[in-house]
Formats: sequence, C-alpha cells, structure tokens
Amino acid sequence: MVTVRAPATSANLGSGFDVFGAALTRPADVVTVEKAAETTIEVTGVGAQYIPEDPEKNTVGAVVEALDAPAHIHIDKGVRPASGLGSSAASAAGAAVALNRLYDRGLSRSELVPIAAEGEAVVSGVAHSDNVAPSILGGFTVTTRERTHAVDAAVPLVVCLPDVAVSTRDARRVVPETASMDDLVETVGNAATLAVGMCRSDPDLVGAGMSDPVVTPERARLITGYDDVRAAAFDSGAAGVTVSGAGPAILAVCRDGARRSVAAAMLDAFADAGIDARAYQTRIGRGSIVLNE
Ligand SMILES: Nc1ncnc2c1ncn2[C@@H]1O[C@H](COP(=O)(O)OP(=O)(O)O)[C@@H](O)[C@H]1O
Ligand SMILES: N[C@@H](CCOP(=O)(O)O)C(=O)O
Repeated sequence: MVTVRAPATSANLGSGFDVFGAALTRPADVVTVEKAAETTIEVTGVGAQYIPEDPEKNTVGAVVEALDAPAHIHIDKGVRPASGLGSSAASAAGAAVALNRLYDRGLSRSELVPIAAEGEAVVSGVAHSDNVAPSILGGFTVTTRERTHAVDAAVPLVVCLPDVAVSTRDARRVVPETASMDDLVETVGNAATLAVGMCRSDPDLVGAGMSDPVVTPERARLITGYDDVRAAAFDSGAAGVTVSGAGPAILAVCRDGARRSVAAAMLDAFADAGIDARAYQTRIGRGSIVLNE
C-alpha cells in the first residue's frame, strides 16, 4: 500500500495560459493505492458526491491505464472539484506518484507529468500539464509540449474560493481562438517578467507579470464579483491578482505580511456580492509527498 499527499495548484497565473503553474502548500488530496486484479475507486472528502468512481470517468483511471497498474484506489479529497485549484489534477498526480512506487515502474517525476496529464484529458478534453506538473514536482513550473522546468520560489499567496462551481471544460469554451500581435507582445513581456520574478522570489515582479489581455478577461466574466474582489485585494496589499486556473478561485500574490488582510478583504468583497467563499493563506510549496508505503 502506498499513500501520497498531492497538493492543489494554481495554473496559468494570468500570462501563462496552459504553461505556468504553481504548487500550493494547501489544500491537498491524499491518494492511497493497493494492488488489485481490477481497479476500483473510492472517493471521500470535499465534494466527493460530485466525483465519479467509475475508472473511465475519474482522472486516476487514465493514470492506471497509462501505467498498466490496476489497484484499489482511495482518494480523500481536500481540493474541491471545479475550483480552479487543480482538483482533478491533484488526484491524477497523487495516483501517478503512488502507482509508480507500488508497481516499481521506475519512472522519474518528470516522466510522470505527461502520464498524469492523461487524466486531465478525461475531464477537460485537453491533456494540459500546467496543474499536474506542479502537483508532482512542486514549485513554480513552466510546461511546454516537450518538457517541464520547475523552480523553487518563496512567494506568499492567497487563493479565495467562492461557493460556486466552474468546470474547466466549460471555461475553455470562452478562450478566444486568436489574439492580436499587440496582445501577444504584451503577454510575452508579462510572462517573462513573471518568470524572472519567480526566480527571484519577488512578489512585486510576479504580480506585475500576471496581467493577461486575452484569456483572463473572458474567464473573469464567469465569476460574479470578480472585479470587486480583485480591487479589494489590491487595496489591501496584493501585488497581483488573477483568475486561478479556469476559476472560480481567485489568486492573489502578496507581499510579506499582507496575506491576512488580503484574505479578509477578498472574503468581504465576495460577501458584498452575496457569495459565500473561503480563503486559503498559502504560498508556493512542495509537490507530491509519499506519506507511507
Ligand atoms: N479525482 C477527481 N478529482 C476531482 N474531480 C474529478 C476527479 N475525477 C473526475 N473529476 C471530475 O472533474 C471535474 C472537475 O475538474 P475541473 O473542472 O478540471 O476542476 P478543477 O479546476 O477543480 O480541477 C468534475 O466534473 C469532477 O467530477
Ligand atoms: N490551463 C488550464 C488550467 C485549468 O486549471 P483548473 O485548476 O481550473 O483545472 C485552463 O486554464 O483551462
């Protein structure tokens, strides 16, 4: 039996659509696997009632297939589904790390990234790796079709999760198919600024590089209260604010010591819009951890 803690993640960070991701110190899924002749899946925890236990429909089923590693799998959800915090990815990442150990497949963490991404294709239609990469490797990650780079970065964050669901599949439908050259130049400049900020663990530089003129404005429309929550976060000391993944969670990069006031301001702004929410005061953290085997 192998048990793995796989963290929530925030993908895109504004300017890095389908490329950037960051591991969060909390929340996390805990995935336990045990060898079995046939795969069965049991889900408990936050939002478990919305998650299919059929291996064809759960993200971990695709990982089992890719590793040829049938197992009884228990997923204890800490990451709410349809959150924008890489819920479906956390389970797939945890299962990939756990099954690799259980069956001694000998794959490196980097080699597990495209395998876990197969799970994302099951739920969103696209095997995007920007959540599974940080959930497996930790840190800030840059993922392209060919490879993934992970950088340790000490950056304080708040993620504020409203009590509404947005599915990644639906939120991908609002992504524009084309972008102007001006928007492309702006996005490349911002993404490069953000990456430098991560390498320096500089929240101001990261925040300055989060702005994105193409995808985020369309996604923000799906989140009631987004503009007010964003403004409230900036007013209370955030260095940058954007949609976390496909939403509805909102990510704020914070200067040292500002997380508490930023979290409170974001919650108040959601409450003013009539929406319950919870805020996680977190930071960029480690990837999946083997808890026992
Ligand atoms: N192991 C899993 N954990 C979470 N969601 C899962 C899992 N397997 C399948 N799903 C489905 O994936 C969808 C949530 O994924 P997604 O829309 O990408 O949201 P998130 O941003 O939280 O990952 C839900 O429809 C859920 O039922
Ligand atoms: N790049 C993807 C990321 C989706 O993240 P999630 O946490 O909402 O699953 C996208 O933006 O569609």
